[in-house]
Amino acid sequence: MPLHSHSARSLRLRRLHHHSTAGLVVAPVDHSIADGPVVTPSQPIDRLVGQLAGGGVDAVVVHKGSMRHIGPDRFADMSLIVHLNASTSQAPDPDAKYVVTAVEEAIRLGADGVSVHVNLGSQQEHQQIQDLARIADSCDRWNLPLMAMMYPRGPRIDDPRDPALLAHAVTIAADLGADLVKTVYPGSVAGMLDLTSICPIPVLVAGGPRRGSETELLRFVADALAGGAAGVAMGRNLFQAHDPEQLARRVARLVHRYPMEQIDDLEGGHHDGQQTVLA
Ligand SMILES: O=C(CO)COP(=O)(O)O
Ligand SMILES: N[C@@H](CC=O)C(=O)O
Repeated sequence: MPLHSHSARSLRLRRLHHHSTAGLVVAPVDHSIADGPVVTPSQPIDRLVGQLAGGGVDAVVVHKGSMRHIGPDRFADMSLIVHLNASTSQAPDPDAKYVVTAVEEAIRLGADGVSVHVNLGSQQEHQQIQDLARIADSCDRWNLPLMAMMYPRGPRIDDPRDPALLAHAVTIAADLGADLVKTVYPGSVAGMLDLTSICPIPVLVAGGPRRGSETELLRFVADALAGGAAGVAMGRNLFQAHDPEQLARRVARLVHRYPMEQIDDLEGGHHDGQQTVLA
């Protein structure tokens, strides 16, 4: 009787957790196609990815071409997730995602996983959901972890943090075969607990637009974790920070060592079990 029975996929999923099984810190920098450069003249992509790795990030999400400009050493202790679909903010419908990279291309690049973005409620959500399903099948055949980025976005979506919409979004990801799902924080620990309690796969929370302060960002992360989040998928708050490595280190410490000793890291804060309270 073998000591452990596991698939290559479960092995690769476990390897995404470089620093702790308590939680996952993913740093997406796939915004480059949607919104334009995530880099500056003083911070080319290789340096940015190096800073994220140095700060203890477990995985970065990039588009395939970025890999031509990132040195392999950056991935000595950090995983590579290749993002497979895209749209741009200049499009008539910026929510209309389309596949730009095949799973096999990602594998040729040495990807440890792939990701797909789906806008639930968008005009052509049927295409995005079909793409997610087809990519999930391909990941199943290649034993490659799949992260679904699920956002309620579209002409009839009034509240993208609506708990029912978020529950619907994560259910689509799980039921079509994603291994991880990243979505919007519902706005409260209770809402996060409701979401993670019905989702059979780990839920990561998107960082969203930049927060007012590091303390506010860490409070947000602590609340998401208190709600059962399996970690964060944080892009803009990290790569737009003055010192991405330093901030990534603080976020990673919180996620990787949650729940106990890390709460005290919030300046003067404490955790009452419901919300992180800053004195
Ligand atoms: O996963 C994400 C983008 O692909 C989340 O990015 P932000 O943290 O910038 O919202
Ligand atoms: N995941 C997004 C980019 C960041 O939000 C996309 O696919 O465009």
